[in-house]
Amino acid sequence: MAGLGPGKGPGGAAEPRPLLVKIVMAGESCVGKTSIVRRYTEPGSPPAGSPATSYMATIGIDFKVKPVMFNDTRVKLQIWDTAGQERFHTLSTSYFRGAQGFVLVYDITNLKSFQSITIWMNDIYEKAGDEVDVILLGNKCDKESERVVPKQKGEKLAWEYGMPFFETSAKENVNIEHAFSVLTKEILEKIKFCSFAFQQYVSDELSALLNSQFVY
Ligand SMILES: Nc1nc2c(ncn2[C@@H]2O[C@H](COP(=O)(O)OP(=O)(O)OP(=O)(O)O)[C@@H](O)[C@H]2O)c(=O)[nH]1
Repeated sequence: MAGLGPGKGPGGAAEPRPLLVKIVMAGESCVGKTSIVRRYTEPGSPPAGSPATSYMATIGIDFKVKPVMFNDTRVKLQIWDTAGQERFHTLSTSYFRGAQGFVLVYDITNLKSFQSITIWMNDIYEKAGDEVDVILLGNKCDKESERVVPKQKGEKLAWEYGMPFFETSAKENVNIEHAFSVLTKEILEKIKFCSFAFQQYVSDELSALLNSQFVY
């Protein structure tokens, strides 16, 4: 992929490697996870739900890479698309470990997919810890006439978990780019804060050590 390895900047100086961020898609089968990833990483592909596309369940696991720039930081998003089918559940959740962010998806026309969000959240906490960044997406908002999950219910659930929420349409490209950009921003802020806290800790420890040397 062009421009992702260590290269030369405009002035000939070596550019730092892009920051690798692992994001995992989660949610029931058929809610639109693959379509959202394709919409985001392959903008030219036929839209989900159009006659040119037919549903093919994800078998096992797949990932796509999306390079993005964020406030002068080069970021390489590695987006893992898991299979929502029950028979792949153990395999899918085994990829949750080490993820920095999750895109948790339900389908606004499928009540069961919304009701299972709590179960998915438990899986996320169990495998990736409860400090991880998660965003909740109510997908297929273009199908308003078939809606069974009111928007307020999605907002309330997201509020209870303290996570951002968007209704999206992979078919009509509603809120997809925005959702990923909000998640990336949250992850980067956390990384920045952690590295600051670590530096602070090292510097405090170092000062304490130096001070103790001068006691004599
Ligand atoms: N109308 C509409 N259809 C969508 C949208 N997103 C996905 N679809 C359709 O919903 C079906 C399932 O989409 P997928 O993206 O394969 O769903 P998935 O969550 O990846 O499913 P699994 O791989 O089984 O976990 C396909 O027929 C898509 O074309 C959307 O925003 N609007």
